[in-house]
Amino acid sequence: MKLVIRELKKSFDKKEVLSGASFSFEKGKIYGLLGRNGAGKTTFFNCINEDMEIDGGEFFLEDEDGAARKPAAEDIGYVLSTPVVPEFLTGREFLKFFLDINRKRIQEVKSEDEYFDFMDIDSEDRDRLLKDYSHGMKNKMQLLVNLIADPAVLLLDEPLTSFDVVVAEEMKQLLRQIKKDHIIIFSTHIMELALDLCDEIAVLNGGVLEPVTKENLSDRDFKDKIIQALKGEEND
Ligand SMILES: Nc1ncnc2c1ncn2[C@@H]1O[C@H](COP(=O)(O)OP(=O)(O)OP(=O)(O)O)[C@@H](O)[C@H]1O
Repeated sequence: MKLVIRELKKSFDKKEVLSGASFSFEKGKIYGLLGRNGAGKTTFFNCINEDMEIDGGEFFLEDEDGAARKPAAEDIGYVLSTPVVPEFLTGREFLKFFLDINRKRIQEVKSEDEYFDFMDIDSEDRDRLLKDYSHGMKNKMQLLVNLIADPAVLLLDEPLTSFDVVVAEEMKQLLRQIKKDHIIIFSTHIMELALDLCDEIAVLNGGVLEPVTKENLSDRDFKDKIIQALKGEEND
């Protein structure tokens, strides 16, 4: 399966953020979405998740036979950089509610404590209100429900930045494990993370998406090539 983006456009008043972005994201790969501050990475995710109307272009899922369809809500999982969770529920209540309403589409429902164990959320925190969770813990809950829902496309907006080094390493492992069945697009400002985790890099600059391929380059030269693309300089 592929997520195909064609000539995507989005402006806010007179500011054109996406000016005809095209790209093809394939299943089985982790894509690093890199762009400078304000380049439009979150806007791009918001458009794909249909939180925002697009001004032009299209995007669709294409299966192995070339059949295309519009992504349904359950095809897309979106982990926001600033986690949004129902603060008035406890971690357990939130997880239980999520499992209840999605029971039909979850292949193999496990116990709540198994999920908490998997995300390394301490027993004493499981029945606390989400409003008292740290930023990283809220992010873990958001990532957890998205992993349970198992969508074809996972959009991850700076998800690992708030995790401590141990959890971040575990999450990287986990993303590598699940990538064969998913299209994963991962935005980050951390170059080392992009180089370490991502199979391909897409740079968003000037409203368009540009692939940066490693080919036979050394890590140092690849990094320089990405920085050139981020600055909008021509590669030679
Ligand atoms: N809802 C909105 N209304 C008006 N302008 C917006 C809106 N959302 C984003 N923008 C503008 O669009 C541009 C791109 O913002 P966006 O948040 O997508 O960038 P980003 O690449 O995610 O940035 P960063 O790396 O700093 O998080 C910015 O100039 C921003 O001010």
